Amino acid sequence: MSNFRLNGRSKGLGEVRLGEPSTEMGVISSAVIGLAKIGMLPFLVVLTISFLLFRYWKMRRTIGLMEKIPGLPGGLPFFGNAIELNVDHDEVFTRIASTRMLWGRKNGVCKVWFGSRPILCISKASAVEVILSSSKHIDKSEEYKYLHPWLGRGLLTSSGHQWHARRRILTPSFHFKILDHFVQIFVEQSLILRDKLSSQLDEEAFNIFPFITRCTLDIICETAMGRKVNAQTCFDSEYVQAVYKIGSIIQNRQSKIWLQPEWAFRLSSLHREHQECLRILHGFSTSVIQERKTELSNQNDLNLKGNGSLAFLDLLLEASNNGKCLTDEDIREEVDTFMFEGHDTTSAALCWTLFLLGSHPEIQNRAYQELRNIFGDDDRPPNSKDLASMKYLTCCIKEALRLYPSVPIFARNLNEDVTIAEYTVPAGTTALIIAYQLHRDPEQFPNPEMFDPERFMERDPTLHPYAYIPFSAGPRNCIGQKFALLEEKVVLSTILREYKIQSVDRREDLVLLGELILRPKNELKMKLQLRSDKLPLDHCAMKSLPFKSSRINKNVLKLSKPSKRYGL
Ligand code: HEM
Repeated sequence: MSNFRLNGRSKGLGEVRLGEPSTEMGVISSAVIGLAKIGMLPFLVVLTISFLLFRYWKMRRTIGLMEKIPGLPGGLPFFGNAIELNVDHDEVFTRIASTRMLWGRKNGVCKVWFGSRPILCISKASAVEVILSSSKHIDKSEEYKYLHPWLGRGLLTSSGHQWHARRRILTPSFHFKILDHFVQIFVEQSLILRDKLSSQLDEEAFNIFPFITRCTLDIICETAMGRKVNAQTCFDSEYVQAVYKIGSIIQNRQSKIWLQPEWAFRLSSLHREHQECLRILHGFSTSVIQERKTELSNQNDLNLKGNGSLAFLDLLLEASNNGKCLTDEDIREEVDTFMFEGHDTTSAALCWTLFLLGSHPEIQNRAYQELRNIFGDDDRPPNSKDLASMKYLTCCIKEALRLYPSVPIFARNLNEDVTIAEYTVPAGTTALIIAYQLHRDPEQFPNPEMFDPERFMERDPTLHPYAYIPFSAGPRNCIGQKFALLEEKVVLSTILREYKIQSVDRREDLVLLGELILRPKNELKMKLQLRSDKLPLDHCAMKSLPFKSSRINKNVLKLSKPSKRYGL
């Protein structure tokens, strides 16, 4: 998942209060004053200048090669484009995307200097292919290191041989036969969500994001660890709060230059909160692993079909071969990685799909018609066959991921020189793949801003294989993509079968934040109506019908207790 953030004058993320920058700056300035008093300052100045000149001398080849690539002008020695990119938190993403659009149009690449680090922004399928198809450029960039304290060297953050070994062990856990076992969990949690959403029927408009995020968090906890955290019903779970908080701290660290050096971070008040989150998160996953190990040692083997308690954790324990292939700590890292990578991404994807469906009633209606044709008047939950039949809904999900990829930017560290178009990009450069921009290439997607699920109905032989990459591509693509698509279909179909949704905000009015995931700066407001007037079964499934409005029927609401209707 993208962890790339550029330095900006961020205003923080709301929930987590930052340690005042003045605290850290105060410590630094008292140290400098102390040194000045004992006459060390001139010495330090000479030392710093010598160090910078030495660095410049070492980088002369890189600078020479990068000079040939078009890019953001105005860079200063050692500061790079820090001044041009030092914009407000909510403008950083737009600034990067527009930089890419303004420079290097022909080949779809342009350069930016991030301090003394060269960055190559890429948004052309042919250039993306060079990086993502290669088995050499699989190492993640600097920005991922802030995830290490929580995720260790799990699949997302590891590199080289360790990544290869882990990927080989983990791939079978995402086999479609295994994923089928998770559908029941998706259904149960979707029904809780449907119930929770019913409280919003009378509301003028409400923010859909927190509802969906709590649902995806419940789903990932149960599928990854086999434990319920009840985020949807019990908001103050210590574990859930810690997941939110640590994500926020990591984002703050990535976006604030003074929090990036380890020593400075340790001096800030955020560090204490960060350590407290780690204590809770690691404590929880470690105890779940120990409990599960004890349970399993009392059974002879894993019972995949038996009691419904199957989780990724069980599969990892089996793959661990009693600690020979994976230690307990390795397992914890992977479980934590799934927790991190598996809920925010899916939540954003679901919210954006709902938003687009709510803005295009005719497309929503067509998706609903498809569901009517699959389920008729039957209120049964979806099974694997039903999910496979949701062709049009799948196209809606794919098209939403094109316009709003949950991971809008991801980054690789180039371990060796690479040739892109007519340029030699030097080793040590960060390749920044801007999926958000790539997905808007008019040569690949005519009329790119239009929400048109039809694009994905037929396989387009002219589409470049690297033109559409919401799950990344090549050897380091998303291991959870099938899981995510199944989950999305269950959640969306449950909502659409019950409610007619309407988006309140206009697309052009939304301010996008390209943080760890792509989200709107403000709320994503929606209105719901109960589908009390179910449309007649239409055998011409794919025919558009006009969007009909319906009155809210409160009596139907009373009868629609999900647990009874679905026998749960
Ligand atoms: C719509 C939902 C999702 C989207 C859009 C998405 C997207 C991505 C992307 C773009 C990457 C590459 C990130 C990078 O190179 O930095 C990635 C990697 C990864 N994703 Fe997902 N993801 C989603 C859901 C999930 C889920 C549900 C899981 C787990 C259950 C998951 C697990 C992972 C892991 C472990 C990696 C690292 C793979 C590796 O490096 O080998 N993802 N995802």
